[in-house]
Amino acid sequence: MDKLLIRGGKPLHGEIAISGAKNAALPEMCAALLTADPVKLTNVPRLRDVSTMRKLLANMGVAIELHGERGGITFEARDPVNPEAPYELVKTMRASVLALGPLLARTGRAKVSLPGGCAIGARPVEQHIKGLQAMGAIIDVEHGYMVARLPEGRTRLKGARITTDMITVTGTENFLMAATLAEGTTILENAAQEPEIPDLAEMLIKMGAKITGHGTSRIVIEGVEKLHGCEHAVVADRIECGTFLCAVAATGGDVLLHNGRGDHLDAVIDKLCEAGVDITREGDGLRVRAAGPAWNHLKAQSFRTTEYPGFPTDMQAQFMALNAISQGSSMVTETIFENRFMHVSELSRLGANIQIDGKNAMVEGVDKLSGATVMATDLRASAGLVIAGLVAEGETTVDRIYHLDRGYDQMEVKLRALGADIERVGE
Ligand SMILES: CC(=O)N[C@H]1[C@@H](OP(=O)(O)OP(=O)(O)OC[C@H]2O[C@@H](n3ccc(=O)[nH]c3=O)[C@H](O)[C@@H]2O)O[C@H](CO)[C@@H](O)[C@@H]1O
Ligand SMILES: C=C(OP(=O)(O)O)C(=O)O
Repeated sequence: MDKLLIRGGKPLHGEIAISGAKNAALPEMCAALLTADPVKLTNVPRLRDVSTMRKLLANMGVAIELHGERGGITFEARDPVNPEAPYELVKTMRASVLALGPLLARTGRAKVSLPGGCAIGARPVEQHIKGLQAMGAIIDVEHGYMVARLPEGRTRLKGARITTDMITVTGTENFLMAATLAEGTTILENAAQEPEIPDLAEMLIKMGAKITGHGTSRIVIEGVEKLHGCEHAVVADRIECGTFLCAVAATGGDVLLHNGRGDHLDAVIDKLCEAGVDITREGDGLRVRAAGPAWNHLKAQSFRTTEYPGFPTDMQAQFMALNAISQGSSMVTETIFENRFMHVSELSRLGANIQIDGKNAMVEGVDKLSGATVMATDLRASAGLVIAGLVAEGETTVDRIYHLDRGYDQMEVKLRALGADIERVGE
């Protein structure tokens, strides 16, 4: 199992490129199931989740060709598509549930393993099931699988008005993809507005789908009989960008993040600027400057995670690591996932002063962390621990970085290019 060894205390300087977004690439790979034509994605990040999704699609019979240039991958889902997502693959990546909508729309059948919970929460998928049932699917949960089909005599899902009980990102994506090939109009109320959703919608429109309202809470989809192939560049990863902004804020330095989309990160950038970090648009990205380690000059910021355009839950751990070494106290409130404070006990092992009370974490800034061995528990917790390790005195070992590899494209290579003393070691 790989680990990261970090010798903290180095400021970050230079420039790197932000990769394509995991949370856009995964649904967009599934969208290739909606047509028998070739679909080419570019700017696909090199991630473990992308490899898992490739395996999942290959298992369905999708032909996949890697181009090597600019993260290009072509998918060709020729008939017959095997509409099954087995537990062995789904258990390592919850986003496998994104195959459910496209499989049903394309083949009228799907057998997708229930994803189950993960370290950050129970993460049920009953809204996905409820919405697809409203579109005419018959879905039974049997032996840990969602087994879905269309009623006798029907060949297409039917348009429906779907209002989910809560805002769900992958739920919205499942309905959006399913509705493109449904008969009639689908209206998604209470739709998620995360930038990965309009990016997926733009791709589907290139494939011939009729969609309006994407990027708002009401999306309208006019179903069409057939979709065709397209080429689409995956939008830049706002969470990777935010993670590097926090890393530079923590260590101090001056870094240009090519492809960084400040317009997708307003809530995080506002907090960083209030803390005292200097962030400006430059060329095709963002420049971030911070004068020395956070404890010298940054003011801790309270925040509350909410759906987009609010503060993203996927940035909570990284910003908490920054608060832990900024001046003053702050309160971090997690409203999306019920168990997303697993990094707190590990940050405490490095010397952070954080108390949890239900959904709130009270952070008292300290002016020093000291390196230790810590264990990554989930993807963004790992990123928070890396940020803490970059400023901690001495050596920090971050164990179980397979979590990090799920969602960061060569993070340690990019950090090393910026001057960090970080290396990957295997066992
Ligand atoms: C691959 C992907 O894009 N993952 C993102 C997606 O996850 P994901 O789409 O799984 O997260 P959701 O937006 O669905 O979850 C939001 C909340 O709704 C709950 N819920 C959701 C669906 C459902 O049927 N029932 C239910 O109770 C969840 O448990 C959670 O508490 O959005 C999350 C919230 O921004 C991000 O942290 C993840 O990075
Ligand atoms: C929680 C996350 O992802 P996933 O939904 O793929 O688990 C994340 O990206 O932080």
